[in-house]
This record gives sequence, C-alpha cells and structure tokens, in this order.
Amino acid sequence: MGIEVAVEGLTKSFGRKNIWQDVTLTLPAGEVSVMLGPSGTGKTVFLKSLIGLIKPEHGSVTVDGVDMVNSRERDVYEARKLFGLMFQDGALFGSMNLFDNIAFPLREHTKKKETEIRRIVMERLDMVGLVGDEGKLPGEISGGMRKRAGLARALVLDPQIILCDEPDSGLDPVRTAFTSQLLIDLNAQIDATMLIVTHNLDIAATVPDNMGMLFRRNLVTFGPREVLLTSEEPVVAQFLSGSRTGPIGMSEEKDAATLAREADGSAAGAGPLNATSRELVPQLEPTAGLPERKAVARRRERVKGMLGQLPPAARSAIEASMPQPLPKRSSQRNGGPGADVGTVDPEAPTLAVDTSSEPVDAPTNAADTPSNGERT
Ligand SMILES: Nc1ncnc2c1ncn2[C@@H]1O[C@H](COP(=O)(O)OP(=O)(O)OP(=O)(O)O)[C@@H](O)[C@H]1O
Repeated sequence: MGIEVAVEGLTKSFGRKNIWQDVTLTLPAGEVSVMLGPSGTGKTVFLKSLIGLIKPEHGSVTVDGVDMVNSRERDVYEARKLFGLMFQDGALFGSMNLFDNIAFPLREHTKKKETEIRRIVMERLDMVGLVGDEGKLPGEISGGMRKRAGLARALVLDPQIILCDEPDSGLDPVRTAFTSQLLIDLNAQIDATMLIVTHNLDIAATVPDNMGMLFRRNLVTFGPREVLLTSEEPVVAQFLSGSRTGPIGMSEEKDAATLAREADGSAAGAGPLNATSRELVPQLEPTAGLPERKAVARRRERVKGMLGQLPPAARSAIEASMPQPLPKRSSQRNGGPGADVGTVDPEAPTLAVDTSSEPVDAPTNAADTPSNGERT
C-alpha cells in the first residue's frame, strides 16, 4: 500500500514573492488526490516541495518518517526513491528510445540484470498500453504517448507515491478521458498514494478521492472530493464552472471594484456563475478485469469518521454514496406471514453520487488502457 504524505504549515517564497503559506494537508495512503488552482498559484512548486527539490522556508513534509524539507540531504535522497514523478511533457531523453528511457532509472539506481530490467520495462509498457512502441524515439510518437511513456518510467522503481503534473496538458478530450481511466486503473493495480495536479475539470470530477485548491497564496480547501465539488466558495465555484465571474482574473486576482461590479451584475459579458448547475458525477471504476481499488474501502471508513465536521451538502453527497444497509430479514421464514419482508428489491432506487464502492463492469478502453497488470 502507498505511504501517507503529511504536509504541515508549509510556506514558500522566491525572494520577496510569497507563493503560498501555511499549507497543511495529508495525502491519505493509497488514495488519489487532485490539486487544482489557477495558473501560477504554485501547484508545481508544491509538487517539487513534496520531493525535496524545492525547499520551503517553513513547515514540514513527512514521508515514511523523513522530513523532506528539513532532513539531511542523504535521507531526503533515499526517501525520494519512494516517489514516481510524471512531469508535464513526459521529460524523456530525446536521443533514447522508449525502452531505454523507461529502463533508465533501473540502470541508474539498481543493480538488476538486463533480463530483469527487460521484464520490468515490458510490464510497465503493458500497463500504459505502449507494448510495440518501445523501439521508437520520443520525437516519433504523439504527446499522449510521451506522457504514458513518462508514466511508465515513473513506475519502474515501484513507487509508493506517484506525483503527476498536468497529465492532461496538450491532450484532446478523448485522450484525457483515457488518461483519467489509466490513472484509476493504475491505482487499482498498485495501490500507490497519488497526487495529480491539473486544470482539467473532467479529471477533477471523475478521478480523485480527495481534492484541494490553491488560490491567493493559500490552500482554499483540501478533503474528500464531495467537499470541493459541492463547495459554494466563490473561487471554487468559479473554477469548476469555468466562469469569468468571480475572484479569478486573467492574470492576477481581480481588484475590489471589478468584483463589486460583478456582484451588482453590471460587468459586461462576464456570464453567470454557474455553481448551482454543477452535478456530482460518479467516480471512475477500474477497467473490468482489474482488481478493485483497495483505497475505496479504506476511504469510506476514514470519511465516515469525519462526516460530522463536513458541510451539509458534502455530507449528504457522501452519505448517498455509501452502500445502503440491507433491509432486515424477517424472523418468520418458510412462507409464514411476512416471509417476503426483507428480500432485496432489485429495482430499489440507489443513490449514485459516488458508486466507487460497488464494483461494476466499467466500460473498457481497450486501445489506451492497460490490458492487465498484476504487479510483481
Ligand atoms: N525556481 C523558481 N524561481 C523563482 N520563481 C519561481 C520558481 N519556480 C516557480 N516560480 C514562480 O512560482 C509561481 C508558481 O509557479 P508554478 O509553476 O508552481 O505555478 P502553477 O500553479 O503550477 O502554474 P500552471 O498551472 O500555469 O502550471 C510562478 O509565479 C513562478 O514564476
């Protein structure tokens, strides 16, 4: 199972420019989390801080007992091996074919024999649907294939934490949908803790167990997906609806006068804030044939314990997604009065805000999703 990442009071500035301050959150072990935020709010800086590549001036990031911010470099280097990183462009070496790119971390960081390296590389290529393309150079394949190759490379050292920086950037909507499915399938197969940075609302709505958002140098929220997806916080509502009305402007945050004009409806062409028409769509299920995500049951128990602290809309969305208790069976069996009481009505309505706990035959995406992937 993946490892929890505990972030406490993290603050980062470059010179006099503060990027974010006092960020506190926990990425629950083995669950998938998404970090949203307008451009330039420091999402990539946050990812790099988690692995100790960027050093915040205050706070801590604890991974397997190591503080990635304040520990000795040798310990941070060791702990970094727990992470798999997928960067925006795949970050592949242009002169190496895909096989050698994916084999690179194994050759660099392990003493494995070439036959073992070949087995692992081919298995990871299979997971991301790239078997047959291993001889190609990065320049000879599409952007989406490069991303998947980057993901395969992120997986070769069996990471327990996977960080993906904008896995959708530059992809068309169909490839983005396949990528969403790939990320869920990956979580089902390896049960790693995952954090995905994205602007993409489809990924945000369908992939994560937990969601957070950075804005105005602060973490606006972080918690179960239902909290952010039902939030009426203006910045969250604006982001999720893609509206021009709200606190997010083109370059910087809007000034108070613009916000006041919008509030009284006089801002030209801003469009309505469409918060109320948002619907909670079901979270993706792993592709048929893959194991269930172990995170689902763990998360259900975890979230049950926090229901009382959540806003009402989030609470009812979560309650609706919980498996409904079976009606009690009658004590009088064998055809006596009431013998039918308690039989489960297959037509009974179910509340389907989040069906992730009930395995169903999800549509298969044969072309781009893993064909199978038992981990060794
Ligand atoms: N090494 C650095 N030195 C100075 N400033 C930096 C450095 N790295 C990032 N920044 C600044 O930090 C801010 C946040 O950048 P970051 O790339 O994390 O934003 P982001 O939220 O990931 O944006 P986008 O969604 O557009 O990718 C930017 O203003 C950027 O210029």
